[in-house]
Amino acid sequence: MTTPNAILHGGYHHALSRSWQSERTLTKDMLMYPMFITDDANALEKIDSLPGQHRIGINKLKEFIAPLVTKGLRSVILFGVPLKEGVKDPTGSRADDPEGPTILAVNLLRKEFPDLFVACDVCLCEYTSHGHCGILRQDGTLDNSQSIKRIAEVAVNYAKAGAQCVAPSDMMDGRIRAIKEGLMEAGFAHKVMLISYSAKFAGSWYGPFRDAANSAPAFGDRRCYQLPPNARRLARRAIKRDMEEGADCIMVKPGMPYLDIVREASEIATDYPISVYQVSGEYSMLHQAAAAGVFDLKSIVLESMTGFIRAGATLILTYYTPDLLTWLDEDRA
Ligand SMILES: NCC(=O)CCC(=O)O
Ligand SMILES: [Zn+2]
Ligand SMILES: [Zn+2]
Repeated sequence: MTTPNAILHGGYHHALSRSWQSERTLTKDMLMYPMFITDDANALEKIDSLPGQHRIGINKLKEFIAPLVTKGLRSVILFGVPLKEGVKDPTGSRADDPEGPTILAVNLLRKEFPDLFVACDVCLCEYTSHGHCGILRQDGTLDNSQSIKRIAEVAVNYAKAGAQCVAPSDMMDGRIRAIKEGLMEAGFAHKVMLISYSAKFAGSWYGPFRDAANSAPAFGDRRCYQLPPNARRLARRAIKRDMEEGADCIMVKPGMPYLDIVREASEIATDYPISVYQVSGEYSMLHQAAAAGVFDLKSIVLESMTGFIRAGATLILTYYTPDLLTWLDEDRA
């Protein structure tokens, strides 16, 4: 015989009582839109591997983003994509070029959209000739101390250009401390948020991004600096380390296959905002499967967002942001 406390259905029979079962629900404020800014000023170029996403030139940025801001877009994260010949070199010296795509975009967005929160991804891989995320030694291994020095410099220059947030994705050791100290010395630490991609796992989920950002490594892979996919304990150590080094927010990436790590991060970094990056492979997979009739795109994307929030995320980076701004205005029965 069923005991009284075994009856759960009564608590979620109605749409409103179902809503009371969640700790939090998705709002537009929780979304950060990753955007690719190219050095071809007039480009508005479709990215084949990321259907619906574009590489955007500086001259097209304002008209591209204005309707999204009208729909409630609150924040973006910028990836510079140099496509011109001769920009890439072994040390990624053009990452913080004042005339490069990232800094020009920060300037423009801050001026034209004062209420938009502008974050910059900080990494060298888009700007290095070898495509790795740091500076290499002669033998092809990473020179960690040179790398973090350079990465901190780039982050500070993005902050000086007006970025309200810098998010290093390179996975070098000690980068959070180096950047935080750089921001302190430059007088920006009090107004620039430092999001650490603390638990960034190596693997196949970034495939479409590398095509979009033209940042595939010329040789080798990133397994010596990004985390091994099976490394739950290493992720815990990286999260704790980055908290100690001065991160303001902890990120987990990719998202859907690493929800356990999102939960873990929210339990380790209880007093921090927790962000999750639904990466390019996740975006494309859902898109293609929906196009093939496997499920309805809106339902599956909203369900994936619910999963992130349930796991403990407070900030979600997703290429679905423009769609979600529309969907959140529609009925959510
Ligand atoms: N730093 C950004 C990435 O490494 C990739 C993100 C994606 O695949 O969407
Ligand atoms: Zn990188
Ligand atoms: Zn990266």
